[in-house]
Amino acid sequence: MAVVEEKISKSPSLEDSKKKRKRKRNRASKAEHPNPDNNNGREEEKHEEDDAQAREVEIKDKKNNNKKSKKLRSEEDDEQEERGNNEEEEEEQEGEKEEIKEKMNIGGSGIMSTESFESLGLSEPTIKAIKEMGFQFMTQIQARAIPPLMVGKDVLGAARTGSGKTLAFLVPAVELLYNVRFTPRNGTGVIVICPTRELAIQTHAVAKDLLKYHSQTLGLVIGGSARRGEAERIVKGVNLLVATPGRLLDHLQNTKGFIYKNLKCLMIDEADRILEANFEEEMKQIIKYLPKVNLLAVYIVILGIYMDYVI
Ligand SMILES: Nc1ncnc2c1ncn2[C@@H]1O[C@H](COP(=O)(O)OP(=O)(O)OP(=O)(O)O)[C@@H](O)[C@H]1O
Repeated sequence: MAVVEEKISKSPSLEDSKKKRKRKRNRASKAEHPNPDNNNGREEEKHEEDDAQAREVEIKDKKNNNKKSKKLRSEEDDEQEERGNNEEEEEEQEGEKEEIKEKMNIGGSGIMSTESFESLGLSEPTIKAIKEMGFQFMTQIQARAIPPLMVGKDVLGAARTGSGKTLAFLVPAVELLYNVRFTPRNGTGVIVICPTRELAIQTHAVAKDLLKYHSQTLGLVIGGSARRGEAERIVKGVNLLVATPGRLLDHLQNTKGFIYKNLKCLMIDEADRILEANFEEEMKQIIKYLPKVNLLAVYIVILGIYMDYVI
């Protein structure tokens, strides 16, 4: 750009000095070889006219060149601004890419996998709900646990807290209910047991989102909430039941009309905490009540472990 500016500012003065030198040479030669019928006065006038014209041209040229250089400078400023904006956008995009890469740091401390939910061949209502939840790629525990559960294999999953275990068992659970066309009349097809009320409430909320476009029914039974209301819902037919151990056992023992003979799948979330919380006896009794399920998913939480795994 400096070159362009230089060319523009130098070109008029080069031409002017040429013109001036030519005029000087003419004057000198005329002085040396005076014309016999020379009219000195007219020549001088002409030179003065020429000079005035040259000055006018010079001013015009300067103005034009100023305009040109201003235009060029503003075009250049625009280009620079555009380049600056593009650079900012590129930097932003790079930052976003880095963030995704960081999150997807497989084998490192990242929890994401490169497998998408789309690749699982899930039902339309499930995939629609997952998209609405804003998820595209699975976490590592999801990528490892969902495919075997979908083909009916039992799974023991171990993962850190916050690694996406909830969907790792809810997605296969919902798909199972959908594929066997569970209706309220069939009673309960999947039970998810959680060690605490809070965890059960959270799990129920995720299940609600996941079942948004399905016709299958959902229920929650937890210690401390109205037992009678829960029993009424159970009797109406809850296909996917989220429960804490004590209250579940209570309903198994006391709620008439609780259909659990069609149970297909039992999910135990944070099994290690269930045992820690002295639910061992309740769990033994629950297992006695329930029919032998085709599918069992047990999840345990391992703190401080760097790799999530499924056995
Ligand atoms: N595939 C995914 N992509 C992005 N975020 C996800 C994905 N799956 C789950 N999450 C989000 O990650 C967070 C943790 O998920 P979740 O609660 O299932 O983990 P968790 O292992 O059960 O944790 P906790 O032990 O605390 O219950 C949630 O906010 C959830 O919405």
